[in-house]
Amino acid sequence: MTISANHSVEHSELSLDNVSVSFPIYHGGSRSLKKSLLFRGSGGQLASDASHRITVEALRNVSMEFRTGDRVALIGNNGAGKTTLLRVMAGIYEPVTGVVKSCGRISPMFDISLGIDGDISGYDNIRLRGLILGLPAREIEERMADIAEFTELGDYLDIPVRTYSSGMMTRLTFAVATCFSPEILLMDEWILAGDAGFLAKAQHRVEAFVEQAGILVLASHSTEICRRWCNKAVWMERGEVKMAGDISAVLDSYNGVAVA
Ligand SMILES: Nc1ncnc2c1ncn2[C@@H]1O[C@H](COP(=O)(O)OP(=O)(O)OP(=O)(O)O)[C@@H](O)[C@H]1O
Repeated sequence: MTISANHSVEHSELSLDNVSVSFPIYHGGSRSLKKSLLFRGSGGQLASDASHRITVEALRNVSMEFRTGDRVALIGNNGAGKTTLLRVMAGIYEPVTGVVKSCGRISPMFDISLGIDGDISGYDNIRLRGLILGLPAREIEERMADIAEFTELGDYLDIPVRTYSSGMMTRLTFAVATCFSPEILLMDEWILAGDAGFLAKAQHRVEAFVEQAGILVLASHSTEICRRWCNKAVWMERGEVKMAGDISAVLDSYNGVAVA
């Protein structure tokens, strides 16, 4: 089904049932690697697979369920599993066990280069994004002028994006990622921490974009950002769900632990 960017979504769902993700560490038999990984307090747990390779268990038996209207903050220390969780929700990682189900178009917005092809022009990247999301070519072209204007990249939009500076890349990525609003928006806080001038201009766009999304999942280290954008939270610790529920309750517990 194709839904236009301005269409607000009636019903979206995202659920994870008993999901585990682990990464094999090649040459992981080395004692020094084992030792250094074992001393990392907050990251995934170490285990070994059937071939006796060391693996990092980035997510273990994670279950959660979200519906339209849920604005979910993913919080937790470095290495707690937040990015892995976003990636598994986006279908970038296959869970080793468990099931991820979704109803609604998913837009990942947590990796600056995700969905951007360096060898094609800015314009073609915008077109590609729209086509991947299933929008008709006519609708993409109709929105092109507005998107191009927003990037302020002018003639640069005609040349391959690998020639862009990092600031220009941010503008293009931001414009591409927010040009067609998704039903399920998976986001990292980078988008909310761009350069100040651009962010002021981008603020409205982000707000409208987030509002139109049925479900938002936002990984963030900032209590302020979480409170501002979210109504629920999931606190991850060492690949597991430590606490989930109302944003205030979870943040209070998390901050209580962080300052204790
Ligand atoms: N590609 C990978 N290969 C091996 N281990 C990985 C890989 N990606 C993540 N991990 C491990 O999985 C665990 C969870 O990492 P993840 O990036 O999901 O944490 P995070 O909560 O997003 O951390 P941060 O807040 O620092 O971004 C960590 O122990 C990490 O080292």
